[in-house]
Order: sequence, then C-alpha cells, then structure tokens
Amino acid sequence: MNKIVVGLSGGVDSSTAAAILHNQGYDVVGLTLWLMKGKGQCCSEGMVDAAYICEQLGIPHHIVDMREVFQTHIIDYLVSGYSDGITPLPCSQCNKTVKFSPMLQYAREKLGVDKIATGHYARITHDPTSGRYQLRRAVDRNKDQSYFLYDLTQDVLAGVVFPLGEKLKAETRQIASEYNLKTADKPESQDLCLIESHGSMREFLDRYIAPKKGEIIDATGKVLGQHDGVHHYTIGQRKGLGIAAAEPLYVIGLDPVMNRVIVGDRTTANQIECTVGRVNWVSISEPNAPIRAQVQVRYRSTAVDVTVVPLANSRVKLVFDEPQFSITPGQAAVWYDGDVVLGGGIIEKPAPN
Ligand SMILES: Nc1ncnc2c1ncn2[C@@H]1O[C@H](COP(=O)(O)OP(=O)(O)OP(=O)(O)O)[C@@H](O)[C@H]1O
Repeated sequence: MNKIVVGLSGGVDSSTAAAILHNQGYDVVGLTLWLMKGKGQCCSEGMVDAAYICEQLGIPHHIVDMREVFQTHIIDYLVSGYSDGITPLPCSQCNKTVKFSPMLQYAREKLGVDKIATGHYARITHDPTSGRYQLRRAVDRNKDQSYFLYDLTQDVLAGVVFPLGEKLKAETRQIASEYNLKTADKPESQDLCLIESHGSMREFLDRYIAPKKGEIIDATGKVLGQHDGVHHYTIGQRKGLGIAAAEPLYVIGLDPVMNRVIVGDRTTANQIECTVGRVNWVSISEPNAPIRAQVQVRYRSTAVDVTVVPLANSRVKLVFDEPQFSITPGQAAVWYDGDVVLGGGIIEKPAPN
C-alpha cells in the first residue's frame, strides 16, 4: 500500500487532508510538529486534536519536538527583524525551515516514506518539458496559500501532495462533517499563528523588545509626535500614530538607529520599484533577462503587473507598472505567471540616499 505522512496541526484542513488520503487507500501516518506551548493550532493544544483525529482514523501519530528550531528560526528572526525596523514575514520562513524540510526528512529517515501531505491550499504540477515541478495557486482563491510557499525547493515539491488544492474551503468542511471529524466545525485559524497564541503582534513583541520612546518626524525632519518603540510600526500604517493632521499620515520609514518613525501623506508612501533579496525561483529556472509577471507584495494584496529584473546574488529589482502603496521591507514579494508561482523573495530596505 502507498504510504504517506500527513502534517497534522489539529485544524480542520489537515484533518480532512488525512481523511481524504486514508479513504483513497493510502497508508497514512500523522505527524505533528510541536512548535510552541499554549493555545492555537501549532501549539500543544493542537496536538491533542491531532491525536484525536489519528485515533478516529485508526492511524499512527508521531510528534516531533521542534520548539527549539521554531524559537531560533521564527521567534528570534521576528524579534531581530522588528528591532531592525523591518516587518518580517514568518510564514514562508516557517514553511521552508520548520515544516516542509524537517517533515520530509523525518518521513524519509525515520519512517522510510518519501511522500508527505499538508492541508495547504495550493497545487503542484509537473512540467515534463522543463522537468520541473510547478507551484500553482489553489482553486479557492480566497484561501490560496501559494504566496507562503514560494520558498520551497524542487526537492521538496517532488515529495509533497496538497489534497485540498482543488477544493473550496466549504467543500473541505462538508467532507469533514461527512467523515464526522471532530475538527469539522473548528473556527478558522488566524493568518498568523503567533497572533492566535499571543493575542496580538504588539503583545507578542512587547514580551521580547523593551519600549523605547522616540520621535515621529516628517520627511523634512519636523517633529510631529512621539512613539514608544519603532517595532510597534510598519510601513503603510495609518492608525495609531496619535498625530492630528489636516490629511491622513502614513508611516513611510523606520529608522531604528535614530529611533525615529517617519511619516508622510499617501503619495509619499508610494513606490515605483524595489529590490528583493534571498530570491527563490520556484517553477522556472532563473532567467537571464527581465521578465513580465504579476507580483503580490503582501499576502492579501492583489497581484499587479511588474517587470522582474534579475540581479546578481539571488536578488531582483521589481519595476511596477503603477506606483505601489506601502512596499514593506521584510515582507515577501511573490511573482506569478497566471496561477504559476515563478519566484519570490524578501523585500529589501531601500538604499539610503
Ligand atoms: N504543527 C504542525 N505540525 C504538522 N503539520 C502542520 C503543523 N502546522 C501546520 N501544519 C501543516 O500545514 C498546513 C497549513 O498550516 P496553517 O498553519 O496554514 O493552517 P491552516 O490552513 O489553518 O490548516 P489547519 O486547518 O490544518 O490548521 C496544515 O494544514 C498542516 O498540514
């Protein structure tokens, strides 16, 4: 029988993915990575529901303690990023470093299994001409998680199955009810698991970074107000500045060295280009000339037309057709051709003038 390891977080998506594969005749093994203590689906509470699902399906359940790896690669990465005045995106990093590679390694080395599955909403196809696996958007565009998966390698894509890639979320819940899964009516998890377990990003960061009062200035250096730590701000933020002004003001820069938050009107928060580092070309090999694509600069932003200019050392320059609002260093830029993820990377801080 075909063996497959399913990553179980204790949520409805991964439970249903496991049930679908089990029903298709796969010999399914549940695997939960213990990432944090506390509430939430990646936490100790999620393990209990994952264990229940494995009992229900009559499949083995393995738990791997990954708390140290999560602390080093996600928590420390976030804290140092926010301290440096960027807004890091933990999820793509978590998928690459904490979830997919370790799960595949565990499946291969400890269980002798070469396929893993997760409840992600995305699709993988294989192009026989190029010999490459292609990562694609999910059929359910509202749940599509391909943005968070741009950093997966060909080796990982070769070993991964996404049973929910063709499903709508409503269908997943219906399948979960049909199988009587305990998790069928579990509420949606938040986009960011750390918010679920800590209340808010602010509460999470306040545990690690001490408040430090500083000035809020405009682009000419005029002092407009006070802040209590640059880590509380993100590029494009409008709310919570505490400044009365004739027109709405947005955060347009963060200067951790001078401990300053720089604000400006909406037009000053627009950019026509940016550079991106740590680029991974997913579905195609790195081109040697500029290509046209559609880029998403945040998880929930709309993909917009762009020219992607390859640079040396796994970097690219993105030149947008129209100026874009709130290009945020630390977030991922992911570029697509239709529903195929071509590549992605981390938006860099603009070079000082
Ligand atoms: N701690 C974990 N251990 C093993 N697999 C995990 C873990 N966390 C997430 N996954 C896998 O990654 C997928 C996507 O995780 P994400 O955190 O985005 O949750 P989700 O979309 O709400 O899914 P779910 O409803 O299964 O929690 C999950 O469906 C699961 O297969």
